[in-house]
Amino acid sequence: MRVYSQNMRLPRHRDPACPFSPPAELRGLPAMSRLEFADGHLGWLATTMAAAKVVLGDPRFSARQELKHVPVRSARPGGPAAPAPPGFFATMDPPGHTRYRRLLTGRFTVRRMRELEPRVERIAAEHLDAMAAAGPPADLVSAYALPIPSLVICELLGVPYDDRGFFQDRTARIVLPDRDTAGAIADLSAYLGELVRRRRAEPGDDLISDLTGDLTDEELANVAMILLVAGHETTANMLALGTFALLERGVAYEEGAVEELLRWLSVLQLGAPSRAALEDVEVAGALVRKGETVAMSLSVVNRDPDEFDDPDALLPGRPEARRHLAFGHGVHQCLGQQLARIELRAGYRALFDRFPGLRLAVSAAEVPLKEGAAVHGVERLPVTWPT
Ligand code: HEM
Repeated sequence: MRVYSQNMRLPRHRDPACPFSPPAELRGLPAMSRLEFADGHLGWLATTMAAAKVVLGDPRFSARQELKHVPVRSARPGGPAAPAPPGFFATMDPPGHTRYRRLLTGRFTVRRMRELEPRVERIAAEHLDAMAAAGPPADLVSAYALPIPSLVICELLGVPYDDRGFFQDRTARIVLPDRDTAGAIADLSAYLGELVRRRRAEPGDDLISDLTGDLTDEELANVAMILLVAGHETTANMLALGTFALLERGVAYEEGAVEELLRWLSVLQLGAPSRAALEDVEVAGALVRKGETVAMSLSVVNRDPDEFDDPDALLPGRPEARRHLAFGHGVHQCLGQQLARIELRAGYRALFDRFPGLRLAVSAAEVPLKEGAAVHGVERLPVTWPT
């Protein structure tokens, strides 16, 4: 049994020389390395696909937030987290977690999500029309990448058309740095509570109305909030960062590119997902003691040379790309992955069809990256096209 003592302190998320790649100090580490967390806890970092799958797939590891230490200093200042409130299933373990997943899974099937595809295409087309009408240059983040997932979530949750402006403004504030994030979350939480009460009185053809028979108002508002937070920032960042990557590398978009972009970009930064050991567990030859937290860097895991040939190359259409863990693994594997795939496919396709000559309006080094955010991305993406 080996226990590594590669004490590392808050490693960088990405390589300063390449905004898409994990930092050099996280490459070539043992499958399980010791990692000092923000609160001094000596936990673990899983860096291979095999180790990550054990941690995410074994019920002896818990997703409960009150048991986990946080590796990144900015993520949660001091003190243990409170247990998840009713409905916050992403940080619950089975059987509580299972109950919510069962209720929601039917709403997120491939078939259901395909039904949303024409609506995603319509939303994308409307925003491209507006970009074309305004003329180049444009900021792809505010003009395209942020509004698409926000409006798609509106469709899913049944947010009335008249409220979209408010909803989009607050969801954008959650994503963009230097905005009043706490205020935006409080506004959205109050809004979702009210929406749930309205849907209970007047049901519509939407997810909230579907679940009023099974969940309390508080549970429903929290479920809606999770869907919003989990589904918006990730997809918006993938749309903008993926476009940046294709333009910067001079790689043409093709249908198979989505899985490879998910793998290559792995937008969740070091620390997510993470799990706490409920008992001693051996992972890839390392003994994780009860109470210790294992964090992972999906960015490193998805460049595992044992899984992917030439892992640092962006090769759209490579068949093994779909083995990536960008959506996690095990019981918490991303509930919205089919929706995300549809948004990304429709979003990139419509963008490159409309503007085949799309290019960066500034040099790649001038594109501002999100520093210290839990989800990697660009703050702005100035683009231009021939008119
Ligand atoms: C490219 C976009 C996305 C990425 C990279 C992504 C990634 C992930 C990952 C890695 C997890 C697992 C977390 C863990 O194991 O602790 C997860 C869970 C989750 N995702 Fe996504 N996600 C994306 C889009 C979406 C969308 C569009 C939705 C919904 C509208 C969504 C809803 C969720 C929910 C509800 C969970 C928690 C599932 C559970 O705990 O059972 N995600 N996502």
